[in-house]
Amino acid sequence: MPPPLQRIGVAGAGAWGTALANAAARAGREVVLWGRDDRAIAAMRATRENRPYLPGVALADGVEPTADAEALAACDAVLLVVPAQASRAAAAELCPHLAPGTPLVTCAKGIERGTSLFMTQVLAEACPQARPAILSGPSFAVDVAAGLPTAVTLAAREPGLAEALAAALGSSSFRLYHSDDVRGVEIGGAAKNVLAIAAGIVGGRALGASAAAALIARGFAELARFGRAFGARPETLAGLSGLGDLILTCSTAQSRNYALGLSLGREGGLHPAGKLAEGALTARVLVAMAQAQGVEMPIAAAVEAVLAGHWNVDQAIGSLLARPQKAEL
Ligand SMILES: NC(=O)C1=CN([C@@H]2O[C@H](COP(=O)(O)OP(=O)(O)OC[C@H]3O[C@@H](n4cnc5c(N)ncnc54)[C@H](O)[C@@H]3O)[C@@H](O)[C@H]2O)C=CC1
Ligand SMILES: O=C(CO)COP(=O)(O)O
Repeated sequence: MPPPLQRIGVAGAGAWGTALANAAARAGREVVLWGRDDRAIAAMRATRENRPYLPGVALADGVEPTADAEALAACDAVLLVVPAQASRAAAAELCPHLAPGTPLVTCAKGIERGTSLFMTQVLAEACPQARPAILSGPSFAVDVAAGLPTAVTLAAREPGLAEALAAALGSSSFRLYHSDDVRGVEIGGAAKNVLAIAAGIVGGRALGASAAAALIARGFAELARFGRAFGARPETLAGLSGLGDLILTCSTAQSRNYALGLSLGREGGLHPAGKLAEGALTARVLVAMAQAQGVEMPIAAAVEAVLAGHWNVDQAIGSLLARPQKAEL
């Protein structure tokens, strides 16, 4: 039996990083929660709460907030929990502090703009001496931080690594299913955010529960087509990190992506400032990659056209409803 991964680093002290730190501590691990903002970390140490990101949720015992990246050197595995577009910079900055061969788990959901790379590909470039993995699935930070039951997927190509990470981080309230289909897991998380914006628009325009269900099903057809074209396994796309997360994020304004769509649908207005909506940052690169592979993604393309200001919401809805009727599969 390999020695357990006992000391876990969490790099990124926003909502999801804080929630994952709590989950790892509940699983019995010692946890270092690294954030780049000294003052925010000092406040967290004093109050045992991450007030700006997760107000009202106590940091679990065993979580040690720090602004010193050197504290990650002694960690057996590190979760990288920053936005997708910041992942390269953060991985490159932290890499010199990690012991060679440290498992580095991206927890971001997106595709890098400019390079069209998936998240583990970004890690491989930015920190080649780490062992890449990904954690993704239907899980709001506030639920995980509070210890409500959740289930997500942890994937790594290296044999045994995903199991070891799942064993270290999992508990009765935070269940981790392991997988070797890294590509499938990273595609599900990236694509569902774009589709959730469309679901929010449907809600904001009050198009009805039937339209909302159709949007999820047809959105899943797009996600699955894209996934197949880029080497994902269909079973992964239909699992927690694909369909599971799509259902969650398309169902409630708790999702920041859905909330963005809701506001676009209601007011035809623009992005509510301040909150991270990864789908808005991934839409263009996702659609460009789909077009380059000849993959049809009309819902994602409509979201992209609205965000880019090429269409208003009514034009986007009109274009989808005017598409010729065709075979479902
Ligand atoms: N909030 C949630 O419920 C969930 C979020 N995620 C994903 O996790 C990722 C992070 O999201 P959140 O934590 O919610 O965002 P957030 O906006 O709450 O926090 C982001 C954190 O990253 C830090 N950060 C940004 N750039 C950085 C850099 N270059 N170096 C170091 N730190 C940096 C920020 O200071 C902030 O503390 C996103 O890709 C999101 O899709 C995944 C599952 C659930
Ligand atoms: O990824 C998430 C839930 O699984 C969080 O969704 P939002 O980023 O849309 O809030």
